[in-house]
Amino acid sequence: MWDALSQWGILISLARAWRREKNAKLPRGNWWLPWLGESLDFFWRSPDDFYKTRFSRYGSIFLSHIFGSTTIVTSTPEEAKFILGTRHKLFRARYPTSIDRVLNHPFWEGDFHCRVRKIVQAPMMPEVLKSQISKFDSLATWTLNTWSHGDHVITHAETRKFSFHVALYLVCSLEPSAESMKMLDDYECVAKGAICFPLNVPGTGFHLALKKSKVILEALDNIIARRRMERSVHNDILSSLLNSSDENGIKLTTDQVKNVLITLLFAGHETTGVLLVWIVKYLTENPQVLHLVKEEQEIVRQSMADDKQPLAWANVRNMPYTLKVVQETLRLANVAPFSPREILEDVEYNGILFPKGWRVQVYYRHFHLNPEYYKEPLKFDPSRFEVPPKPMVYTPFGNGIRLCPGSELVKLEVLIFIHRLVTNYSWHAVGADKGIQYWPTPRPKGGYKIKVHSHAHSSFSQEQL
Ligand code: HEM
Repeated sequence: MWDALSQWGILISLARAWRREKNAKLPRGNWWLPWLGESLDFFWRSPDDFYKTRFSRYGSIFLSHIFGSTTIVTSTPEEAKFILGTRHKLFRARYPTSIDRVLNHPFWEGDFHCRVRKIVQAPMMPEVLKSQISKFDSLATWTLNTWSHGDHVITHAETRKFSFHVALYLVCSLEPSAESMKMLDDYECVAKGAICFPLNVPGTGFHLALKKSKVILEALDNIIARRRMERSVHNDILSSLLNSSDENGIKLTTDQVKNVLITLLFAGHETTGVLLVWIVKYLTENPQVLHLVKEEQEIVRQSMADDKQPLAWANVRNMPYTLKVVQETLRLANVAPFSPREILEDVEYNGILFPKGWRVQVYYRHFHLNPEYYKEPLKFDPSRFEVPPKPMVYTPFGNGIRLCPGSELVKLEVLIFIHRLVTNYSWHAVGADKGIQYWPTPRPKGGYKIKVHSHAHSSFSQEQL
């Protein structure tokens, strides 16, 4: 009923828009189908097939009805610049209902967004991150030290454990514990139900995700309460949030702080954990690249006075080839393949009408895999980053006012993890390639199982945690 009304609302706004913008036209595509629209096709085939079919049928921009909304999918860097940059005020960040609800409305808006962004960004600037290297290194070692020679390991389970604890430390100075591992398990259910049909009845993934999201919010409540009672000073995002006040001296409420924390911990570990799985997979499948990475990391290891010491900033700066591996993986794997927006006013761009109330997706994956910008785009070739990519055609961290504040942190933690991994272990993949699991972030299905072999020398002591 509501859906039918909203379809009528859209038709009315469309008719108005047509009257005003006589020369602009809508992109081609299938958007008439009510309610489910093309969502079944989107979820049951694969998003890759879905997009590919439509780009070849309609060109670089098309119209669809997915995630419960009429959506324009754009795929050129020029459109990305227009939507995320120059005219960003005409578009509002808006995730599908399922993720919006399980993460308690993750997109911060207006003044609240500006205020929180400043707080969140500060500890993720390179000059501040420098002082955290030994901590991140100890977390990489803590993760890898549980691997024994000959073990079978599900890579994703390990990499998300690492990335979650890095985020947890940065956000609220918490060390690994039973409490943190429980929260990580709860986040797994949240992630599973984050992109799905939002049917809140027992037995659905969405229902479980909502339940677990509540559990996480309760745990965050306890963390905040403990922090308020403590006298010691912490230099982390939670303290900055609790101490910040606006120009009128008004502090953030506990609900606002919880809202920031639940999103930040999710954003801070989900994509990075998956990025690391792709890196391990691409290195396994490209032995010549792995060889160059090992060579570079061995030089770093030997340059350190003592194998048991944590890495320092100078060591991490000495990993240019490995950094290209990270950049190339971000391009090819596209762990955050699009940015979703809602159109706030009728807008015309390049003769195309973007009607108010509809959604738009800036689909980065299409230009990251476009032969016009990247020669042999499906080939894993870190050396392509010897020449910096043209502006706007490389945007794994988005663009504009919502550019990912965690991009420097990601590079740093991933380089540290790779160093400890390749200097302490060799591995090979176990079992056949099972393809890609697309939601909530594209990753190798099954988490990429490997068998590990440890090297003779060991990394620095876990007691330093
Ligand atoms: C491989 C790792 C990561 C990738 C590929 C990634 C990608 C992105 C992208 C594409 C956006 C823009 C979303 C949009 O425009 O709608 C974004 C936003 C964001 N990311 Fe990341 N991210 C990663 C890791 C992280 C980490 C480690 C953190 C924090 C610890 C983080 C925190 C955020 C936050 C808070 C936003 C929202 C910013 C805002 O609304 O102003 N991300 N990320």
